[in-house]
Amino acid sequence: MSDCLLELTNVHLAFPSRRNWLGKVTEYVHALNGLDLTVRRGETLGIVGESGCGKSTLAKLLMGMLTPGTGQLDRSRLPADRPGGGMQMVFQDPLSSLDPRLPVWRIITEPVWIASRSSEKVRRALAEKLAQQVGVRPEYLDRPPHAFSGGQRQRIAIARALSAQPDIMVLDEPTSALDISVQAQILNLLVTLQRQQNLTYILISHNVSVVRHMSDRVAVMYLGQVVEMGETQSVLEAPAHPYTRLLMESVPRLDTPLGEAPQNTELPGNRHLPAGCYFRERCPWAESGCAVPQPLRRLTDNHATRCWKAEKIIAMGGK
Ligand SMILES: Nc1ncnc2c1ncn2[C@@H]1O[C@H](COP(=O)(O)OP(=O)(O)OP(=O)(O)O)[C@@H](O)[C@H]1O
Repeated sequence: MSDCLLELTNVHLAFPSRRNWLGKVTEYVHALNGLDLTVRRGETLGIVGESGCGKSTLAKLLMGMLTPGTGQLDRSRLPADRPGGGMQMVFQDPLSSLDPRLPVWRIITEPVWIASRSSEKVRRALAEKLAQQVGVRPEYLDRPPHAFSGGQRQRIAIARALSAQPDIMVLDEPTSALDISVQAQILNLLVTLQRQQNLTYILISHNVSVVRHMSDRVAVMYLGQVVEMGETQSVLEAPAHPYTRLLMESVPRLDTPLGEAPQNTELPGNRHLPAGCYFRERCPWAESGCAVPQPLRRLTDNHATRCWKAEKIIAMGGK
């Protein structure tokens, strides 16, 4: 795919969770279990799924903080010589991600300055330019991060990410720690920056309305796999996987976060993975054909799902 910027193929990643008295690992938490994902240049790809499905593990893997156990993470189309290898991350809680001892102008330019030999004056000028781009007043840049409001701090975190000139920004719940009134401002800023700088976003969020508003495509995760992926409209309005359907039905209003596991969709333990389709034991449409592992199947050019009954389910209107 020519516009594909990043690709994950059949990625597995497990954390040791128990050891015997000799220190040998006797049990693993299987966080990612055959994850397939493509990210296209210039898009916003939303990642949704309930707590524990592997979203943060995926983000850490993308940022190089974890390596796949097996499978492939192809970053070859990203610039390896830039700080962060062309990828930067914006975290949920801006305060804990910003060094409290530094003035903001130093924080903003941190990613590029470690390896740079330019003068402090040049560094300051860059900080002021980035601050202007994200709507932080340059005259406040000598202050530490705790002197700013939550929304301003998130702007600072975005400026810091931009300083490294990333191709991709991983946005991990970028507005969920903010007041409702500020959330829209930050989302609008992200949209503007994306248009201006041709950025690609991977947006991790519990909030369906944020994902719907921001994303071109959506990937739905369940037990460390992508179970449905496609254009936002198709996936959220006409979900083809039984899990996505239950997830959407459990959201009474579209601005409600997917906080609690919806009824009948509680994640089974990821220490002992189910055989066949991982959703089988909770699926209202399950039958004997679901006892074998389900590959991602293409429904249309822009919609794929891990369910062999998807066409039937769509035809039945999910009933
Ligand atoms: N360092 C670790 N050691 C052991 N288990 C881990 C570790 N990190 C994550 N896990 C486990 O891996 C699974 C996936 O966790 P992850 O944090 O990626 O989920 P998540 O979808 O981001 O959840 P949340 O929305 O609550 O942040 C969970 O069962 C979690 O307990």
